[in-house]
Amino acid sequence: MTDEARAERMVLLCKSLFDRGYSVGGAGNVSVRREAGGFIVTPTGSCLGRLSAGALSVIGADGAPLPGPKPSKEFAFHRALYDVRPEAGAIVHLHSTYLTALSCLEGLPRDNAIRPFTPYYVMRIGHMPVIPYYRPGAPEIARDLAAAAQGSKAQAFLLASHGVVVLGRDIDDAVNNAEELEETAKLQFLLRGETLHYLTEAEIAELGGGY
Ligand SMILES: O=C(O)[C@@H](O)C(=O)COP(=O)(O)O
Ligand SMILES: [Zn+2]
Repeated sequence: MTDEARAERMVLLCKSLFDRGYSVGGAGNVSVRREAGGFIVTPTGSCLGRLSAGALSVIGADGAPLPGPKPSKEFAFHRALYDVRPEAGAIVHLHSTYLTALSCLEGLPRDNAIRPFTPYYVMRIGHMPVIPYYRPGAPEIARDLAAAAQGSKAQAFLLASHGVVVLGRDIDDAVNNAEELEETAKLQFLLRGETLHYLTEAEIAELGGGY
């Protein structure tokens, strides 16, 4: 896929996320790898519902931004994740309602914020480490994300009191992961107070999960 096609696809899927309430206002940011190195990134302060392919930020293969709109202030954490997870082709950061609500809870298990109760959480996400709270844009987010992601199969990370960061092979995969993960968080809140059947270790292992 050419970089132009990647940018068009990114704009289309970001608008789809926005139109269905996965992001609001200027919250969230998205990036994809370019064909010959470097990245296409949503500009800082932009609304995911109102992007245009010709007005995205571009980072060159040497890591330097090309002339144009300034990239997301979170590009440092996108970059840190790409560095330690070479298989990732796209990253989506959202403040989606249920995952952000989850991120605000006290006492979340640091190694995995959601105990698996559906197969698709295991198949798509694996597990979801929790990164402590830092102000948006803080360099510590990149540092802690890289440490949590290195050598891990986790496809998502919960930023405490902030939102979620989701990886994918490409933009379609990352958006699918984000949508299904938000649904899992929603189910968990809907089922609060009910007796949940959690998947057993054997059921998780059969799905290729575990960590
Ligand atoms: O929460 C924040 O402020 C950022 O993490 C964010 O979601 C939007 O920042 P920009 O991508 O710089 O607009
Ligand atoms: Zn954010």
